[in-house]
Amino acid sequence: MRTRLGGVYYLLAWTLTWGFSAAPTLHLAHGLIGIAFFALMLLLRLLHRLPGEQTPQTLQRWLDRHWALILLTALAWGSVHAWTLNNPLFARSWLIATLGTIAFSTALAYSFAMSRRRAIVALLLLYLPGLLALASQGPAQHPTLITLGFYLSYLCLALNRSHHEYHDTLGLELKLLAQQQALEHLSRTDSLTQLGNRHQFNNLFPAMVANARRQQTPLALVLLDIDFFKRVNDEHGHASGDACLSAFAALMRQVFRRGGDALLRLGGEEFGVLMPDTSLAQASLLAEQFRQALLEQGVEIQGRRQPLTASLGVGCFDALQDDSAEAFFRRVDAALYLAKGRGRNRLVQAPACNGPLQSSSAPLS
Ligand SMILES: Nc1nc2c(ncn2[C@@H]2O[C@H](COP(=O)(O)OP(=O)(O)OP(=O)(O)O)[C@@H](O)[C@H]2O)c(=O)[nH]1
Repeated sequence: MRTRLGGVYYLLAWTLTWGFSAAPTLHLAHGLIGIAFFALMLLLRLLHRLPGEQTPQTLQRWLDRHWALILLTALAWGSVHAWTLNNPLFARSWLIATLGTIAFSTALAYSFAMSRRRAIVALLLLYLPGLLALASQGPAQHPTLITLGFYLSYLCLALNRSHHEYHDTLGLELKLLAQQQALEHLSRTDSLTQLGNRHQFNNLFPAMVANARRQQTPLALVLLDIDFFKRVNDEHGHASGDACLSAFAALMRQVFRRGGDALLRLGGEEFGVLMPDTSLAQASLLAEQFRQALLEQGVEIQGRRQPLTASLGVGCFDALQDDSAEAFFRRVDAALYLAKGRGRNRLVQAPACNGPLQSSSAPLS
């Protein structure tokens, strides 16, 4: 916004410089051309909005065009300043033009230091024509020339400092952003298995249920609970229990591979998979594949294959019977409970509306 409104001051400075010259009407054409030019630059800056689709390439192109406008305006003002210094009719108002040059170059040194090279070019375009005009006018203008020269050297130092401050602040902000993202990732992730954690489930589940209800698309939930996990801990130790949980999660990643699926550790040895756009039949097929794979492969503990099984409950959101996300969860959890009760190492489908519970310890057909 600041860089867009900068154009107003160029327009104003030229209007004053021309308006307070000895005979503005004598230079009517120059005056009007100047006003039209700076008004056009102002308009172009105002209309030059950030691109809708912001990729590094589109943003770079936007920045290049914006700098082109800034450099063109700086060159125009530098030329105007030099012209007024060389024109006796502007003797009354050349101070306005000189103050304009000082003000514009100061603003530039402090506000556009992100790109040091371009800002220095803009500074020189603003400043040098006036200095050259003063130098050509002989010793009478030397005091002003020397003072403006000193000020230019100060501006170069200030620009350099602003450039470093800008990049230090940017670096700090990027570091903070990366830390914030890392913290967010940590807060959503189970540190042992690197699956989503309960907190992530609590965020995702109601949102996915609401979406399934609104869009009338299927949403499947698979709950998985390792059988007799306590024994693994008791027989092989807690560290082996942890390794077993990690291996279980790795197998889940192999079977539930679709990008949209959310794989989660809900706590202890209980896991869940949220599968948007997936029917009960599709989810049951995959869940059964997982049960089979676990039964056949077991898990590797201390370099040895150990048998391991899991009980699974699977269900699909049904707007008619699930009046809330909790109700849907309870229905699938009840299916998992049944799978445990019926002897473990099996999958139980939470029935669709009033349908019978289906149980399997063999692949579902
Ligand atoms: N190693 C390890 N063990 C855990 C972790 N979280 C929970 N447990 C253990 O998981 C075991 C769960 O035991 P139970 O709830 O009796 O379940 P189970 O032995 O799997 O029996 P069923 O589920 O009925 O088949 C307990 O011994 C917990 O200490 C963990 O992060 N690491």
